[in-house]
Amino acid sequence: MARKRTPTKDANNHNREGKANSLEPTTKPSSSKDNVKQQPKPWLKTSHLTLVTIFITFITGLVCYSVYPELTSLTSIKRKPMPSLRKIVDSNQNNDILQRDISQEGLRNVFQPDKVSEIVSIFGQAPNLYRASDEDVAKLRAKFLELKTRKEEEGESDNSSQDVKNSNTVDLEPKRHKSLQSISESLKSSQIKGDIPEHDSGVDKLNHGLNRPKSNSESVETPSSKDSESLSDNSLSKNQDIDIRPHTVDSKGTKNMEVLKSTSAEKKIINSQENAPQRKGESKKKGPIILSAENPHMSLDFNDIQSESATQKELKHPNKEKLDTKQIKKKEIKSSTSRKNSEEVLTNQKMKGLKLSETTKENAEKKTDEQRNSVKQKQSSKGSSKSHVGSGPSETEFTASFQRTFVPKKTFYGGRRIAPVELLNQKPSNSSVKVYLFDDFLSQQECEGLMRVHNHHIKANTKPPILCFDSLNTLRKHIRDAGKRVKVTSQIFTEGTSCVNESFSLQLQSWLNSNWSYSTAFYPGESKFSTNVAGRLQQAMGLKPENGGKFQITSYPLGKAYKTHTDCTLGGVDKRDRVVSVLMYLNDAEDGGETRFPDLGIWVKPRRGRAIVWNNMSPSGGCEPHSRHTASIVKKGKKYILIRWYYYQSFLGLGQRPTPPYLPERDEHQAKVSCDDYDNGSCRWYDEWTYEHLLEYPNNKLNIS
Ligand SMILES: O=C(O)CCC(=O)C(=O)O
Ligand SMILES: [Fe+2]
Repeated sequence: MARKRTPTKDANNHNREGKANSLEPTTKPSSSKDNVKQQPKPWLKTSHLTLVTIFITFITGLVCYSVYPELTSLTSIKRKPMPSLRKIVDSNQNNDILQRDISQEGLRNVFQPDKVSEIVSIFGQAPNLYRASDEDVAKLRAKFLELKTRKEEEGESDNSSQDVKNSNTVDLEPKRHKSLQSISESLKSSQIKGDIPEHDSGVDKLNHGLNRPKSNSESVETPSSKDSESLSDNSLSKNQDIDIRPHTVDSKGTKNMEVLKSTSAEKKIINSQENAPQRKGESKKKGPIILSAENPHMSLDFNDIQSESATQKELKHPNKEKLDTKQIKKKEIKSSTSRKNSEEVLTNQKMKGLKLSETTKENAEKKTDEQRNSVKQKQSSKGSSKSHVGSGPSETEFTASFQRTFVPKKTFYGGRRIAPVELLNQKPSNSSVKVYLFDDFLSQQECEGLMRVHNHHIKANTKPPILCFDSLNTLRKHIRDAGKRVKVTSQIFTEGTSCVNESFSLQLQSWLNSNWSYSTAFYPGESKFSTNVAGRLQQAMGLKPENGGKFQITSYPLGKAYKTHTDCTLGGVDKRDRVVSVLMYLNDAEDGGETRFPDLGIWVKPRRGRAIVWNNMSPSGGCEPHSRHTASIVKKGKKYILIRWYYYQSFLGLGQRPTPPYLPERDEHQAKVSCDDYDNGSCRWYDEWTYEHLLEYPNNKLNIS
């Protein structure tokens, strides 16, 4: 290194050494005096200089290549379509934290915990797959082959070979770690109680009917040719990221197990889009990667949010002077469009009919769908489009088309490079869901500010919340589990709602010990933060700011979770569907709290500032069942997240949902607690925000019509 920094001196040193060696090949060193006197032969000097120059060029080349591997176009290797462990980005090498985080945590994110230990047991140490050398890859491959061969020799009849330790078999399916047994069990129970049942006919049908994305849809939108900063390259070249595909190993051998190499994972990420349909009119671009040096990390002013949040009233009703409280309340009752709320709340008819056997959220969603469809039918039979508040395109006008909703790009902010990491499916499936991970997407200051604001909002809701249930059964289960022997009938619900009255809500609050997660929301344009983050997401993923909805902060106290669900509505196509979800972790949950995609075998650990982004839609524009995910139980500490959903079109143009939930009148400082399927994630407290709040927000800084 010293040589590199001071080439002149090094050259001199070389000359000196070279001369001493060539002239005096004995052990006796020549004195410096001798050296000064002795003149090097000119041919010797030239050759040494040439050598040094070659050396420096080589080193410079190496450095350049490792920093910007995409600049060097090496041998193309034909890409195989089947993805595997992960594709990962060559992120900022100078950032130790990012590197450490990616190599250690990222590994755990991608593999199930015991998969990591399996690999550790193969390598004898935690392999840094992020920067694994050819040798490491070869080692993994060789070991894998060895184990596989051994297994075959020992006879595959031994079913107990499931036990990795006993059989030394590399289990290709992700498994759960022992230490996470309790999570696993709880999740199992959530699977039974609250999850989409594995054999749920609707889901099943969709699962089986779901094929790999097809390419021929006329309605498919082609990526904009303007999208020049998107990374696109079909070639994979020598410097490697790893793509080992054990699940492609056939029963006879391992010839299908591939180790792919790439100049950078970003390329791979884009390459992975080759797995997506080749869209009509879409030309596969090849070309230079344009790195944007722009710094979107504008100064963030949390005082902005804080000062707003200091007066909850103002924050909740920014246009307060124009609306008197009663008006607002009325509107709230009629038009709250908090999606989860609306999906979880049954209508009056449902409550009265007490056809409560379908207790899953998905079923509730299906019901909501049915209602929606019947509304649609009514609308179309009348031949008119329903005019919702904020009237967007009418229901009948909407045709979902697969949109290139996100394009991962390199981003710079705060002088750092944030690179997307694609987390690959660990389970063979025909899922079209792609999950991308960004570390340090939010700064510490942002995370802390958001948590502060969130806590402040909760405290500002001085009145006890109103409790609502998706079914009478759910309410009964809660009462039973609280150890109370109280009989309740449907009469307990406030007329026309699925919520209980104020005094019983208070009673329940103490029985349930306020055992719920908390969600508060704010809307785009209401703080510098929302504008900044919307811009950052646009830059990082190409997400249109105007298509993003509210920003929802959720905190999970110890022991809380959120059941397996999809963010979109299964079984239909709706313009209000959440096309893309962006989940940002505001803190490190000390233990537990992982976001789990059961169909993909992907777990993501909460880490402060980390963001994950995934699509919920299949290429046909419908809700992709494989996008279902779970917030695992928080086993230690507390978990805070910020979530934002992106829609097909401008959020403001969507209009309110056709079937708004029926909610009782509530005070301004009164949140709603919504309990559905009985589970650890059964109840969630919502700081009530409505669609009107957004529309009435006077200075819509995003200026969306
Ligand atoms: O907390 C998580 O990990 C997931 C949350 C989530 O999926 C949601 O709020 O929709
Ligand atoms: Fe979700």
